[in-house]
Amino acid sequence: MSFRITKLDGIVQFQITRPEIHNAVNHEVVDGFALFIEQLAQEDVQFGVVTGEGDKAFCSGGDLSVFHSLRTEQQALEIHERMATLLYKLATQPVPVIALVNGTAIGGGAEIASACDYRLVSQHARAGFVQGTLAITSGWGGTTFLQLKGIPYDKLLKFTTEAKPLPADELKDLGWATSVYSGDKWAAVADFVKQMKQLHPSVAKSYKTLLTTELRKPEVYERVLDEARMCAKLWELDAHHEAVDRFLARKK
Ligand SMILES: C[C@@H](C(=O)O)C(=O)SCCNC(=O)CCNC(=O)[C@H](O)C(C)(C)COP(=O)(O)OP(=O)(O)OC[C@H]1O[C@@H](n2cnc3c(N)ncnc32)[C@H](O)[C@@H]1OP(=O)(O)O
Repeated sequence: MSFRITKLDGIVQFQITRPEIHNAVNHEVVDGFALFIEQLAQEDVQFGVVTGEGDKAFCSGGDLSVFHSLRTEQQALEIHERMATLLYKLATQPVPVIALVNGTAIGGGAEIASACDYRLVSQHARAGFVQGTLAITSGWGGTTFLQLKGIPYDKLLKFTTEAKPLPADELKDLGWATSVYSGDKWAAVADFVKQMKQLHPSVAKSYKTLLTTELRKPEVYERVLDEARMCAKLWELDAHHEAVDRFLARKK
């Protein structure tokens, strides 16, 4: 199984369990993500947490060995639209979700974290929209989420266009990391939610609903789909396939 969902004391945790491949997203992880979002709707759920197994990686984005079989714009669009729609649902449903960025978060992994409400980032983690190194853009809505969550325009343009993972302190300066932790990751979550957990769950859900009013507008979902389409267009080009070939060849 490529993921694990557990529920404990009002917190639903979604963990990608592919540490040997830096928790890259395959089709099973996508299905797991859909299940996780369904589970957030249970009455007694107060928070969600997304993380990756192990201490090296949060998620390294799409599994290039799997998704490399998608050659055309239309084939790529299917997976991008599915993930973009799931992340849009995650961002707009009422339960606050914490990205527990326990290690590297790049490509689609950084997009998943960007769709969450909070990003608790390990001191040793790096995160970035590295899609540009593969001659594509973000395709799961991540850039749209970050702009609508208030990352300044010029900083966001540089962050996405440079395609370079940043260390935790720079992620904090950018406004991407909510806070930076060291030590045990679950202790960091417990500490982060401590005050909020003492209140009735409807408080956090109501504030999130209020603060996502703009995000829930139909034109924002349309823009997220535009981001998926933009990536799918570039995906089809030789420059992308050649870059992925180089990455996969590097493995041997
Ligand atoms: C869909 C799209 C989107 O945003 O819309 C995307 O996500 S594009 C995907 C964007 N993601 C990427 O470009 C990530 C590519 N991965 C990397 O740059 C690197 O692997 C790092 C994640 C920085 C880790 O480097 P490090 O030197 O520590 O380890 P490593 O490269 O030996 O990785 C360990 C093993 O995991 C594999 N591996 C890591 N990330 C992978 C990925 N995303 N897809 C497929 N395989 C991957 C490596 O090939 C290697 O396999 P072996 O042990 O067999 O040699």
